[in-house]
Amino acid sequence: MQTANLAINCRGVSKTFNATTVLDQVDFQLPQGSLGALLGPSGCGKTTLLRLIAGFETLDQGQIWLGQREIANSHRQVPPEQRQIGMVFQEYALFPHLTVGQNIGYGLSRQTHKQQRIDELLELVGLSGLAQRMPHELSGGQQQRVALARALAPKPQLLLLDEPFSNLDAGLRDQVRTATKQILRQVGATALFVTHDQEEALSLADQVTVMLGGKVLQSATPHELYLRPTSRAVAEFVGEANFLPGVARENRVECALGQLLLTKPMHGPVTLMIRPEALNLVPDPSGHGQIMGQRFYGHDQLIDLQIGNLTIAARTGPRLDLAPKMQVGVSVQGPVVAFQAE
Ligand SMILES: Nc1ncnc2c1ncn2[C@@H]1O[C@H](COP(=O)(O)OP(=O)(O)OP(=O)(O)O)[C@@H](O)[C@H]1O
Repeated sequence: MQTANLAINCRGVSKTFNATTVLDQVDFQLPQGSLGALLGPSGCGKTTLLRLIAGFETLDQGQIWLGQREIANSHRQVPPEQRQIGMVFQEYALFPHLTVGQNIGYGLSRQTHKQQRIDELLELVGLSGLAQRMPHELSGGQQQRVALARALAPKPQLLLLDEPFSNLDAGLRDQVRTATKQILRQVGATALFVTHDQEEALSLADQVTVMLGGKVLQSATPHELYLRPTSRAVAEFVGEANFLPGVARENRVECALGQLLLTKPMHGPVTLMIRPEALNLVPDPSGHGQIMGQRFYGHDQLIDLQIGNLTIAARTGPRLDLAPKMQVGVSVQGPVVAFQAE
């Protein structure tokens, strides 16, 4: 693997707490300048991996490099304060007795241009004029920006964010996420954040890494991960998916929906993964699908379809006028992903 442009490179990283393996031979890489997400259900080990990279935990096996510098192996750990890593915590961890400006300047040594740097950061995060405020006088979104500015102030090589948006209410969250991404892009930062929210991971990150049971299942762009998951577990965790049996021959597969194209050649019994929005429905009295249920959301609608003895979900636009018991023709848009049947 080309390692020259990697900001983080974890090789065979394992961690055990009280005889429980929390990280099992994890390989993880993040390119310079990109925004990575560690995504997985509660307890899968994502926070532990973040804490190992930060240096708050020691690893049992493996190595971690930050750029070309090895920062941790099973014998030697560079202390957290020498890693040049910035950190944004879930609860922001602002110093309550320091002003906004003092919080942002906290990690800056007594350098001559300290005030200038604080002003730059205040401007960057859109808080110019609030330098004298105390943290409790700020909204949640503003506190998050102060935490971000404080972490970026010393120009870290890498920024780690632990569930950075989970303390914000739903209305504000999307706005703060977008603003955070813009700020990170503007300064060309490399950042890695932990989340269990798939929408957050897909909409924000350049690279999403799905973890389950202490292992990395797949690391890819959001697009690749959603359209070409390499395992059923990833397909199930990221988005909604239908799974149906089929028999593959080269690039084609025979299934209840007819003959479909595969994303890669396969042979024998397979399990097909079809996203609900990849199904195209057309009202047709001789169609082989029947509408069993319908949930209308306005921007789209979710349809339960019966095809033979198979029940599958389809997502269509709001304009298609469908009703329960109606017969529909069903086709699939684009090639489908198949997994070798278990
Ligand atoms: N210091 C510790 N001592 C003992 N067990 C720990 C410690 N830190 C984490 N664990 C355990 O390791 C497992 C993974 O925890 P981790 O926090 O990495 O998961 P996570 O994927 O980030 O989950 P969450 O989203 O709930 O934070 C959990 O079972 C947790 O209880």
